[in-house]
Amino acid sequence: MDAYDIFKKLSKGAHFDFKRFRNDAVKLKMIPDWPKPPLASAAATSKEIEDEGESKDPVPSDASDTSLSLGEDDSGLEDESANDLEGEEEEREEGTRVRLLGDLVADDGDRKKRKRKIKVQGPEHAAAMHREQVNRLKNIHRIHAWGSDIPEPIRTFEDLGSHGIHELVIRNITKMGYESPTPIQMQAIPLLAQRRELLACAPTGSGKTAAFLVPVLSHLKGPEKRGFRAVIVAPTRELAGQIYREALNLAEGLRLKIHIIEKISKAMKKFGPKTAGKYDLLVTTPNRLVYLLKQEPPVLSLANVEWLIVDESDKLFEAGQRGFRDQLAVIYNACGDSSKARRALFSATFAFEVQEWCKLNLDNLAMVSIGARNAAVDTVDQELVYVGNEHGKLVAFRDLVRKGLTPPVLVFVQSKERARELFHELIYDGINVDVIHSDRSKLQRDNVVKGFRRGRIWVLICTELMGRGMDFKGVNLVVNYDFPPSSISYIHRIGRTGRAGRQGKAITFFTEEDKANLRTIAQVVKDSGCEVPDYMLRLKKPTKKEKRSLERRAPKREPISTVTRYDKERKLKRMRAVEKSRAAKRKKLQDSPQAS
Ligand SMILES: Nc1ncnc2c1ncn2[C@@H]1O[C@H](COP(=O)(O)OP(=O)(O)OP(=O)(O)O)[C@@H](O)[C@H]1O
Repeated sequence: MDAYDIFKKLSKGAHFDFKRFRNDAVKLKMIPDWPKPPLASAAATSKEIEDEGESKDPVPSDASDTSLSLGEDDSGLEDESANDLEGEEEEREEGTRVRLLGDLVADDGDRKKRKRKIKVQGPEHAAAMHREQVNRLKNIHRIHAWGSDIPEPIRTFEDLGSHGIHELVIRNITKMGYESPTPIQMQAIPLLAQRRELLACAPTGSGKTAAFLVPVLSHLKGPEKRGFRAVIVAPTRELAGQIYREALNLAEGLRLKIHIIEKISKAMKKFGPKTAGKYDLLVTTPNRLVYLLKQEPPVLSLANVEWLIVDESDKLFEAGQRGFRDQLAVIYNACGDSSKARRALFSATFAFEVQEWCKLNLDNLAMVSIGARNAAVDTVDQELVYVGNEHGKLVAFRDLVRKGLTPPVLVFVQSKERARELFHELIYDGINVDVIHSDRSKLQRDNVVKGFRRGRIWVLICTELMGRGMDFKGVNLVVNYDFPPSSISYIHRIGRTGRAGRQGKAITFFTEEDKANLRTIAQVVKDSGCEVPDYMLRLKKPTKKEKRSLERRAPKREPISTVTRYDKERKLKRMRAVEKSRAAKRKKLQDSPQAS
């Protein structure tokens, strides 16, 4: 009998505080030992842990109309998660009673009886017990999986060996400081290790990148001369760069040739026919890859591709992203023998269209979802702030600065123009600020990302370009200076903070112009456990048409700056002069005979 069974029997009816007594729970093997601090999605489960044993319905918030229906009813696939737990609970209770009596009563006669009863229980009972443990694990981590023959989630990285994961990859995971798998890694890695096609959704900052890199790198094993065998597609070059770096870390020692397409001209030379196919894994944005594929003759071949991974998959299917979808089709068709190429799509948010596409195009599809669909990560303290008008935003932002911002801070605006405007406004305030958007050169973008990562830039103003996937360690605050165009965009933007189990804060400004989407986003905030005023939830629901039009075109706004450049420069000069004279006064005071 395991300690947990005894504990459960003895404490029947009592409430166990898993948050306070986490260490005891780990010792009793009621929950696995999580990295400290636990990752976002693990942290998100604390409420669940208290309700441990209860099956959770995976169909959650009404965060967005674009959300995917992953309920058993319409997925068309069987949910292999813990929803059959209740029936088994009774079965287990029965078995437990027999075993507890046997274990707790110590006289010889009873011991004989116990032996006999255990024998009677047989392998079926053991299998049921095991199934129940797996279900409990899935419930605790809110792992929902659909499809046939879903393998059990792994509990620790040591389990990876039995799933055929290369020992060097396991060693690299440890070297990177990852102690325990996150929920998406627990379930997605065994699935991909079995070469299953997959659609996966897990919260922002919950380790999806390693969830696909670990099995793919392990499968590639070592270098070959057959051209690319795996391709990872991401919507922005910044995100592709980030995935590329993580791939290099996880593949250390495997001698794999991992590439990223930076410049088309360089790629034309690098991947030409003379290179004898000495490359294994490619990370790229779709447009660069399609350009190379469409050359006559094509610059590179995907004929030997065994893995096609699409990160931020729902982005590729977003309204107005028809181009992306076509590009994906070109890549997909270039992947040669489709029985060989396995595909997996990952994102923090689901879209119905993606699910439909997967059901139609993928073979023996498995779907995994961690926690509620289209929900904001609950490690972020979220606030919606009414600022009246555009001028009010500047006042509110300066107020935040005056009260003291803890960098690094990300500030989202709706367009490049507004990013430029806000930058010119704040730079004269003497804030250590920079800006990134698609009109800046590649070199400028790279330098800004580096500067922000290294702490040289404290406040980074950005557009939607930085909204998805970017993993800047320790972002303390996200400010939505302009209201996000949809709840999906909101979830990704605020997901730049509160990553990997850390705490974060998000402040979202809104004005009258933003009323249409306010209710939807307020609901997301509320669902993740933060407070919102009741009136917001009672606002009229936007129609689908309104939502779609907001996603396509952000509301027109007054320019951010009302002061001319000339006036700003004068103000800056004045500030510098005042600072200089203050410094001079201080020096004079220090040098005076009284001071010594
Ligand atoms: N098992 C683990 N233990 C600890 N940290 C981890 C683990 N797996 C990944 N991480 C770290 O968690 C952070 C977030 O991971 P990642 O960028 O893969 O998140 P994501 O789920 O792809 O997020 P997004 O949806 O925003 O793209 C990274 O800094 C990564 O190094």
